[in-house]
Amino acid sequence: MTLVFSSPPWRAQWLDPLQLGSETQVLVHYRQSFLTGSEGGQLFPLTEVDALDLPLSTKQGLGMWEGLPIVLYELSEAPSIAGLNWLGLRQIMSSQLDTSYVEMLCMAAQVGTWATQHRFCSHCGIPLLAVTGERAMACPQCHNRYYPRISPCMIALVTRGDEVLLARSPRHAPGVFSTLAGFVEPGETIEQCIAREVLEEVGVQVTQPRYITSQSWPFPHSLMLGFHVQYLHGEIRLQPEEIEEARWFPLNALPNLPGPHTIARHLIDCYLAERLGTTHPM
Ligand SMILES: NC(=O)C1=CN([C@@H]2O[C@H](COP(=O)(O)OP(=O)(O)OC[C@H]3O[C@@H](n4cnc5c(N)ncnc54)[C@H](O)[C@@H]3O)[C@@H](O)[C@H]2O)C=CC1
Ligand SMILES: [Mg+2]
Ligand SMILES: [Zn+2]
Repeated sequence: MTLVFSSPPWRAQWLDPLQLGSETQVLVHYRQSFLTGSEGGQLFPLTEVDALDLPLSTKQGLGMWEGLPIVLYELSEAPSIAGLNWLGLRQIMSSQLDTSYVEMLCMAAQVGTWATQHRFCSHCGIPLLAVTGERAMACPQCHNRYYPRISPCMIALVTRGDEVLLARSPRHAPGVFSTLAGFVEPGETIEQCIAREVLEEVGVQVTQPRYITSQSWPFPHSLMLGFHVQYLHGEIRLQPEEIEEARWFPLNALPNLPGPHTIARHLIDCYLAERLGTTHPM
């Protein structure tokens, strides 16, 4: 039996935004929200969008969606437009089941944020120019190049047999417990970051990190690297301001958890499947 891998509908690639034909579809973005049509979609024909005469900050050629070129129109403000509304990316992610479509929007949001925040050289202050052929801005004076910023982050489910250590930060929705997460610091390996962040946030030592999967998290530019990691020793001690509460939960009595679109929930569901034989999440 030959395995047929159907190619995913979304393929990210640099496209010259000045060379796009009339079949191009447009994503209109401003500060983590997308312009959305009455049927709930975010893709609009190029000619229709150009007729709206939007307050454009920059255009970015993003890639191909079902064989059609996709361009990002990053705005400098979010005008209200009759018949259309603005939908937040988090809201779209929590309801959109097409993961390729979400992948496209997450990339668009991250590129839009980067393009808006990298208009001037941070070394000599003069306006940057878009590089042809790759996604970068360059300074014509000191030749510095600015690629989209990506912040690697550990996210780890701490396990102890049929128990897991979950925590609440002030940024979480009330009552929701999640896995621990933290940004990689300069010079750190991901394993060192896991050990440091877990010790800092809940005071316990861990061992044997096992990579599970990753997730692009464009709020604003995190790359989540997901692990299961085993408890080694220590009593829970909370990091003030960062962690409000942290507890060991038996797998058959878990609290309210993050949504299924998050890697935090994926790590928990993978462990549940492993330990209790529940269905393994996609
Ligand atoms: N997709 C998911 O399932 C989850 C995603 N996350 C994301 O993981 C990231 C890290 O989680 P936190 O616990 O908030 O991080 P953290 O535990 O490192 O603490 C956040 C602090 O890190 C500093 N910081 C902010 N941006 C930074 C950067 N780019 N590089 C270095 N330090 C930075 C700030 O002082 C901030 O208060 C956040 O973007 C959060 O949204 C967190 C949990 C679940
Ligand atoms: Mg954290
Ligand atoms: Zn410069």
